[in-house]
Amino acid sequence: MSAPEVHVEADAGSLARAVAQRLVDQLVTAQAEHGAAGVVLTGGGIGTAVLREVAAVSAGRPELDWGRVDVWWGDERWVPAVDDDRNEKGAREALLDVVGVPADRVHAIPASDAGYDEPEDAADAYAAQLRAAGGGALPRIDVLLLGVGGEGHVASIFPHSPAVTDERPVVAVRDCPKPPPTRVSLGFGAITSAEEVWLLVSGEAKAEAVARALSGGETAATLPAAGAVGRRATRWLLDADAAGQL
Ligand SMILES: O=C(O)[C@H](O)[C@@H](O)[C@H](O)[C@H](O)COP(=O)(O)O
Repeated sequence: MSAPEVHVEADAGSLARAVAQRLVDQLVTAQAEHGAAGVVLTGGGIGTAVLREVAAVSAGRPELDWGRVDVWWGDERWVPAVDDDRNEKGAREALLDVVGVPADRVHAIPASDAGYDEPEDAADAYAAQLRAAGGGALPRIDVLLLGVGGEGHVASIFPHSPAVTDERPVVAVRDCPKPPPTRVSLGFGAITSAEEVWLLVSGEAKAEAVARALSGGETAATLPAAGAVGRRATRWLLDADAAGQL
């Protein structure tokens, strides 16, 4: 487990650009060291803004081979594939279809119309997909991106919800306070297996959650963002408003 590092940019735009540069660098390094790179994407405003910037940055970085990047998701909304609420849809429009990530490298969490009756079945299927990619264990994830909610949720793990103690790598989540209410999410076992966890946070509404998460006084159950740590690095990438109570 790694101690958190904090990096602050002036505003949301410069944060998205800085994260995009850093992510492209990291994926290039991972490909040089391991042949392929693995990244977990997040939904949410700043997460999607980062993906748009990654598309722009990567246009000038031909050494990043998108044919050797495995793309996973930290969470997904249990809605049909064409629904605008799908994190996959936003990521495809912002980045994946722009840079042309091959279909067999894009590992989307199943949509509600993908053939699974319940989100629990989709969660089990996604866990099986992860294990297959990792040869029985979880695959190597170089960078796992997370947004943070004002009450401290990450992915679709909300404070005091059953997901905070669920040891399965992927869980179904019901009755989420943030709509839509039904989701599929990585659990902490999968999140903390990543080499690096990057928490992307923008805006004053998140400042208290950021300060509490970094205070050392919270647990994953009370403030899930406090439990989101990477093996090698945990980076809090903030704009000035989100860092306002540090
Ligand atoms: O799909 C989702 O809803 C998320 O993955 C969620 O965890 C999100 O990242 C945060 O709620 C932050 O979202 P914002 O940046 O839009 O506030």
